[in-house]
Amino acid sequence: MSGTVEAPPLSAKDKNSFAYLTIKDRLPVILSKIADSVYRLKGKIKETYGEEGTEDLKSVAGCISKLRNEVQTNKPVVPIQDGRSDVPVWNDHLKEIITTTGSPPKWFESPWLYVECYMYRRVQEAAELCKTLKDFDVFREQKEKSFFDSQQAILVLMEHLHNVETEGESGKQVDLKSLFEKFLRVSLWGNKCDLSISGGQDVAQRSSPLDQLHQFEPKILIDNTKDVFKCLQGIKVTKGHPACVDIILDNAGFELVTDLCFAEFLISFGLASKVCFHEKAFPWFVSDVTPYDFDWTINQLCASNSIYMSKLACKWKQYLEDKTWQVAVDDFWTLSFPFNEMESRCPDLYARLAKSDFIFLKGDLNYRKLVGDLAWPFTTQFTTSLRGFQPAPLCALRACKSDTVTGLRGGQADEVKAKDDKWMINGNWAVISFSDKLT
Ligand SMILES: O=P(O)(O)OC[C@H]1O[C@](O)(CO)[C@@H](O)[C@@H]1O
Ligand SMILES: [Mn+2]
Repeated sequence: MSGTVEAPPLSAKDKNSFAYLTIKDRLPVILSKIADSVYRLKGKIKETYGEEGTEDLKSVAGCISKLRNEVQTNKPVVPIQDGRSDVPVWNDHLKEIITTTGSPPKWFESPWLYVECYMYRRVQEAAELCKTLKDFDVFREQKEKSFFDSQQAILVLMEHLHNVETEGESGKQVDLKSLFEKFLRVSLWGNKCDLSISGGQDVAQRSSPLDQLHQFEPKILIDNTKDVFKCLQGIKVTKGHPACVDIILDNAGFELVTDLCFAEFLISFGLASKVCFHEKAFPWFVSDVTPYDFDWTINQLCASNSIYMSKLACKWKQYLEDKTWQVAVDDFWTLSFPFNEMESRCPDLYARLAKSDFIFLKGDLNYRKLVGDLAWPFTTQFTTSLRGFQPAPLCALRACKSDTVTGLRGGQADEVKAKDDKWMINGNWAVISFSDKLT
């Protein structure tokens, strides 16, 4: 199935596309913000690293402004030049593309997925080339701000989770299915809060995430919640223990807290026995979770004045210690490949995921990679658009922020377009798309 060419890749070639807008406007803004934040940190870096730090900062700023110029003038992509372990993969892939197409990719002409991922890798190259700032996260300030600005929503959510658990423990009958539905939706809508779509504008969650659920309900275009729930319960029956679940994380800040709460719910209500969170190896698409962000978030929650937050977060630390929860990082998540190439390009990760009982994939970029970032007819079956990627039963939880989607009913796209012209890209519409093992 993976051999058939089903649809063309999204690309800035199409001037009416979101890809075009992204490369023309959004990416340059993101790069300018990086330069701003680098300058803001000048004093601090000088204090910590001295002259060497100042030199490194200048070099980062120089690389970023060069990159911005390359994007805006549609320059050909060049090899990565730092010492990270993924350099051969990036550079061999570039050679592969040149062999197939005859020339290196260009920003406004090549597949959007490739050039956008490449941009974030080049941002990392700027840090990698430094002596003192190798671990510098140019997006950290923004991520931490979005976490702090979402405090009220985090408190409401964690207090609710705490109360639900207390009720469960007291022996009171709980409606497991509707609770599952609720925490799944909170995690789904958590994906509205990414910093990349807004070019780093404020995306904190300020309202109660629970009160909003009802209002958001009609915005779920595909809702496979029942199948997901049934599948998780079925695993418990066939395996004799609750599922081992993998969550491919997306953004830090409020979204990460919603994912942690969802995982906590799965464990404490016996729908999962283990959860493995997959993180990005380096700063990615502005707000994605790195290992540092993950630990930082749990430490912040643990140190909170709220008893609900600190109690739950300290329990999570315990989960991490006793391996009920695990974290994993793989370079594959910060490469540009669609997921149907995982098995051949990164067999170890594929084999690892094939041992999972259930995989949740968060967010827009993971969705784009799932469906190959192709301009599919909207009514294409979701499973078809996976093009053979099915290490385990999986579910995509994604607020729509790019112009690709599959699995819609006939006529549904027109209906929603009539209500909201920007439905594919504004993050106000979402999908809960499930696919079981291919038969
Ligand atoms: O954090 P998410 O949900 O993957 O979204 C990332 C953003 O990056 C893009 O994939 C490309 O800019 C958008 O479509 C989306 O706004
Ligand atoms: Mn993201």
